[in-house]
Amino acid sequence: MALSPAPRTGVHDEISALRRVMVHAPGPELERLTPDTREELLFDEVLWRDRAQAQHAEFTSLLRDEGVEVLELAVLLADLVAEPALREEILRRALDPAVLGDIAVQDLHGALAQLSPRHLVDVLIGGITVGELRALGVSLRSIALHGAPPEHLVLDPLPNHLFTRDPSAWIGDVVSVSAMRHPARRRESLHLEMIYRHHPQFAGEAAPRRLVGRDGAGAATVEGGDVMMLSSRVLAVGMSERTSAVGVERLAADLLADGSVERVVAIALPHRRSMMHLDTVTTVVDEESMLRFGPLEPLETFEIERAGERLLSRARPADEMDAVLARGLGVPSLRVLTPPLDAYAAAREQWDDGCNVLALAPGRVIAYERAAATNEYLRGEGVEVLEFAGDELGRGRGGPRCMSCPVARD
Ligand SMILES: NC(=O)NCCC[C@H](N)C(=O)O
Repeated sequence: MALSPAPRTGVHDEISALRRVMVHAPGPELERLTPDTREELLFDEVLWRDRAQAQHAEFTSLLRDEGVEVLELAVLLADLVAEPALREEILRRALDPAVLGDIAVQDLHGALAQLSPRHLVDVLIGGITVGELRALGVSLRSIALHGAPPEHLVLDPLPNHLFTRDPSAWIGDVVSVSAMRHPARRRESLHLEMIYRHHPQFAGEAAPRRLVGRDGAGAATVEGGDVMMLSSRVLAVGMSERTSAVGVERLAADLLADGSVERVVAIALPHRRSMMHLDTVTTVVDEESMLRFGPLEPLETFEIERAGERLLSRARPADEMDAVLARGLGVPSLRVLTPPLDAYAAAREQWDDGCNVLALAPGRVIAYERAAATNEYLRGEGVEVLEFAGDELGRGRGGPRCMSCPVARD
């Protein structure tokens, strides 16, 4: 891996100048989305690959034009699997006998161990079918795959890698590796964990101080779209369709134990697909302002702090939500930016990721162009909005914040 040394890393809030970001340009995995697979793969439609790739390229060129260094997840992963020991660890952990069966794991392992790094990454992210394995010369002995048709997916694709926000999140100089709620996304976290642990881009000065988070499908789930640095000392976490209360308590315990943050604010979101993560309904746009979905009811929050050896949680009634958020941001009062839309228009723009903006700097954000009314309103409020077409990408239900994992802000 002949790579230049990486700059210092860390994310201490949501808005300071964005320096480095990890993204994933969608690839062959999108072609596995069909009317029959899309729901389990957490997409609302089948996507047009070429258009999605072109729109993603527009997104990354906007970022580069702003001076942001863009790291491509698939490139980093290909560097890792070029190293035999790391390839072996990734295969061992990605090919789970409890999911695939022991004989299928043997069949797959033998075939995948031979592939070029780039081809292997295409398989790890794009999945592989019975027919494709046979084309590699594998004679399948798995009982679980006996009689399976050529199009049967032996290893599932990971089309949600597009949303790099979710499988990991930087909290200051700590990385939370997500325990994802749905099986369709669990292998994504393994890739991120391996990249942070082993890639030279995250070594030395650029290494996370530590990784927190857990593998597996227990009750303690946390996804990055729910994780929001209000300030360097206060973390907000949505308790959502994806992130559980148990997950928040465990994350808070980890972070508060060594003073990585002083307070964790848990926000009790409704459990709905349209607002699966905190960042689908609200995002921070400058030091004192949050863009917010208008019809969102005030929500109950919990402020978690450490008192000696114990964790202390204080429930705050819904009508105190803005005061709790203001305290987290460290400002006297919160400026809530809610586009003046009727209930229909507000719901439609929120569904199309209108509230999911990515801050490049205080008061300067990237948004999808189709959130036209929200963007116009933000401009009227003095926020600079850079737009790009994301209608094809948005069919996976994620916007610019979901498609980016900041790894360094000033
Ligand atoms: N932070 C986000 O809201 N990410 C969007 C994730 C969309 C993806 N299709 C999912 O359902 O997990």
